[in-house]
Amino acid sequence: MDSDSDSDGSHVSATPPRDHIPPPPPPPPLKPRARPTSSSRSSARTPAPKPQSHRLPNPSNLPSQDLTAMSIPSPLSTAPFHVRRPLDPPETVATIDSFQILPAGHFSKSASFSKLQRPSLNFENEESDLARSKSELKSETVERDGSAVKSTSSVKAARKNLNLIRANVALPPTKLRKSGGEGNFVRLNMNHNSYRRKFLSKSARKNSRSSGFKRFPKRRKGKFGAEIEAQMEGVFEEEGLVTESTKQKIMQESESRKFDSELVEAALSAVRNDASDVNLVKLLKLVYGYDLFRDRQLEAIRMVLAGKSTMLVLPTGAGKSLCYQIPSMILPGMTLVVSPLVALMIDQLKQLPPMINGGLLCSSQTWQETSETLRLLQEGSIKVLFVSPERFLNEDFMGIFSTDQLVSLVVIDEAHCLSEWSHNFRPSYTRLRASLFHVRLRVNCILAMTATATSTTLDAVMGALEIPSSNLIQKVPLRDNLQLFISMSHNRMKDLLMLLRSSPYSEVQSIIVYCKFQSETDLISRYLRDNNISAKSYHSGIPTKDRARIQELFCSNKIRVIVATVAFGMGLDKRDIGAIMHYSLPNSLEEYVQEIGRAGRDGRLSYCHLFYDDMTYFKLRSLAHSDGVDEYAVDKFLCQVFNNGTTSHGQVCSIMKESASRRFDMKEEVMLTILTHLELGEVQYLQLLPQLNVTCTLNFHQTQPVLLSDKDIVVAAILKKSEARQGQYVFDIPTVANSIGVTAAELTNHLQNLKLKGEITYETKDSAYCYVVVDVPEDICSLSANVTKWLSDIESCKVHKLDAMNGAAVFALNTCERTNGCSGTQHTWCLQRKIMDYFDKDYHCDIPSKMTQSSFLRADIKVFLQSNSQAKFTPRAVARILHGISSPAYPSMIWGRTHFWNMLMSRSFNSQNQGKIYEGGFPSCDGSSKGRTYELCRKRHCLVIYR
Ligand SMILES: Nc1ncnc2c1ncn2[C@@H]1O[C@H](COP(=O)(O)OP(=O)(O)OP(=O)(O)O)[C@@H](O)[C@H]1O
Repeated sequence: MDSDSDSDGSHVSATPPRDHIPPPPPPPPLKPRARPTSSSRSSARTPAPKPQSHRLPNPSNLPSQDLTAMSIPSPLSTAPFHVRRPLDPPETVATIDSFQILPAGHFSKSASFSKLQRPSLNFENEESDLARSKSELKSETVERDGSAVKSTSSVKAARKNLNLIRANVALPPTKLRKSGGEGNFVRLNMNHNSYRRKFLSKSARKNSRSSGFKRFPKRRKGKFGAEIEAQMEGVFEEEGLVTESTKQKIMQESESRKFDSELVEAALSAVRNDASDVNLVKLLKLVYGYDLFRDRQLEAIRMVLAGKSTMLVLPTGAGKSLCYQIPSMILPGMTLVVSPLVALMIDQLKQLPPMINGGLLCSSQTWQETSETLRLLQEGSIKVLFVSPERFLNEDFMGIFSTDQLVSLVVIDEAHCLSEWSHNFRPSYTRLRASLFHVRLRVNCILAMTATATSTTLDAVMGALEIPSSNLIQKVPLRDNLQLFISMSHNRMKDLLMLLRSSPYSEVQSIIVYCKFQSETDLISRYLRDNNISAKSYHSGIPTKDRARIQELFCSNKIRVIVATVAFGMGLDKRDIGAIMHYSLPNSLEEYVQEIGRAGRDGRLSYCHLFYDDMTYFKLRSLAHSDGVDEYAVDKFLCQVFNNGTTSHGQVCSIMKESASRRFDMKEEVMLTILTHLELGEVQYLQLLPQLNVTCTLNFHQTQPVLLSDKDIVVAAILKKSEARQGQYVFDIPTVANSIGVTAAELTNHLQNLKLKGEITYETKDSAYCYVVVDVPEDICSLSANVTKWLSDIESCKVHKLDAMNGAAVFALNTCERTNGCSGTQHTWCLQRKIMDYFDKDYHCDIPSKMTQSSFLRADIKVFLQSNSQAKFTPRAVARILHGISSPAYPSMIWGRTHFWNMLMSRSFNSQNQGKIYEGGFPSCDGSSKGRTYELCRKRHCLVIYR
């Protein structure tokens, strides 16, 4: 599918001309950024930042190579996409370039609005429901690969977030924050927390001050210690009492707010009558304070208002959210936003303008929160509802839409997750099909949004959502205010430190350093702190509360450098991040583009440096195979799913996650991917049900079990199907439910009732995937072969993405002729070209020659098998151990101790043409590995299994 734009750049059509337009003159120089000095830091909130002179980097300070930052003609100018530049004249009255610097004050206006309208909802608390929410919470995790926050860990965030439902309730006056460059996210986030603080008594404030210092002890005396101290001082200063002049300001604000809401209503009805550009701009100005729409926003809004399903591909920070927020105010019904991460949903909810009542439904909410949201939903009080894709499994939720609940628009955020060929495939997203929305929600308009999608991914997404190719609005994935650098590094830690100390990085206030491993982030942040650079690490292993605190300190410029894994950044709208450093190679060009997209959201020139070393690439390449499975394992798994073909239509079954994961040596996400494929593939074999804890341990307290069973068929079935252990009855919930023809949910409701009457107490454990069998496959073997082929294609795609990233980096380092502005370590032009080629064509690249097989491989494997003759390995298990990849059955904790672990790190795991270290497609229909022997095939350098 063609996915690039018209030559005039106004729109992306299905059949765009591919000829490149002649390059326009080089763009005017962008505003450089300067790191505020201690005095300028305190004045960071002054309305208009003064332009600073741009200091070129000093080559003599640089670690490995010359880092000269030059103003270069961007390849974007010659690209098939039209890229608007900051000083280009606007195309229409209503459009400005996406990245112009905003006039000061705009944010503060909308931010103070949100703050004053913060609603207060009281959620009651019931213990029994807490237990239920905890179990739900365990079963529906939304985090993948450490990205952002686990749903489990978001409970508190979700509960604390009183913004769940916006009510137009007058709230107590608060101290107004002055406007600043932190962006909406920061202010809203700060507002949220500052509520609690502002009304503390003086003594409480004193306490909080001292405890604050305890939490952040001075590690060392000296510059950094003093810096931290000064920063902490800054935090507490903000907690001061509301002054008289502030009160006056609040009064004025609330007056003007009344006036504004009338104006907004008038603007809305004007747009409903005539959705002209002028009316839409008026609305934009009133609600957001912005004078003009950014490039492509107006186009997207018009499409949605016309009821046309649209695919919107705009770079990170380009303002996609506004493209559904504005229509949500205008359209009669509700807007449903599907988002992959709870943390992202919370951020988006916070960023809604005050006149849009928002709500959120996710697994980590308590039962009360959920039912309160559902009640408001039925009442029609929610205008924008954020949900996770898993929600569409829930019949109670779907049931709401069978009545008269009107949904006008469905928004799929991070829509690339829908495609298995994207860098971030989420099986639960595959449930999101056009038919689901058309039939069940009776909504025709779908807006799919992403910042990073290759043409293959776009094809898949638009196909699933039935978006016509003419409804694609797309911009090149990179902003042209980002300068890209890359250097080969043999001592990354030292090079990073040197770079941070040299210009232009030394002048940048906010920097993110991206690493691949959690341990790396801790190590590096400590190293930086020891070298007087204010830094903190951030990864999903850090408790949620601490993570939120670190993010807040970073967002309010109290920490200069965040050393983070991929868990940091999604949904982060800090506008003044001036540099992104990649300590490790990203897994794909999509990931690279997403992460560098965190920089320069204020439109200023920003710097992105990638440290390359080939050992990291080899390690990542091995890890890219960590989700892979053999046909042998898939076959055994499917036999279990269909109970060796003995299951029947309508039967409710379950698979315990933890034990199955170990038994089949398959990650839980992979099992879920297979189950989702069985539900949503060409033939529907099953229907997934919400995950639950399936093992129940029950105690009787009042009536004798036998007597109770006379009156209660559930109890009778439990007595029949359970095992008695020391007076307790242990049973499998789906088995009992099946035996009496009720659903597992009905059974647990019944148990809950008996518990409330004091008859029983019970506990559940063993989180499991539950499903109803729809069709039993006639030939499990051939189904296994198909599923394995599909999974191995996904695996190859992952590897291909990493290779493409590596290929682009290696090209810049070794092949780039350093023309068109590329020089020294500066490779903006050639990297942009590679990125655009990749998104446009999904270009292929060869595996580097270093990644060949060792001639000693055969001997290595033989020795390994001989020295572990007691264990029964699948070929993939051998490959994983030799490549240092932990798996459920062979965890690194145990197998990492052998000297075979990771010995083949720099060799290809499984490349088609250069030999394999294991045999992929061996026959395995008997489902047993007994009696197999392992041998090496001399010819193919692969491990084969003989029966
Ligand atoms: N027309 C506009 N003029 C000025 N600023 C705008 C405009 N539209 C959006 N913004 C601001 O741009 C910032 C980024 O917007 P938004 O979060 O919607 O970006 P996004 O495209 O969703 O990015 P990401 O993909 O990273 O989530 C926000 O602070 C938003 O208020």
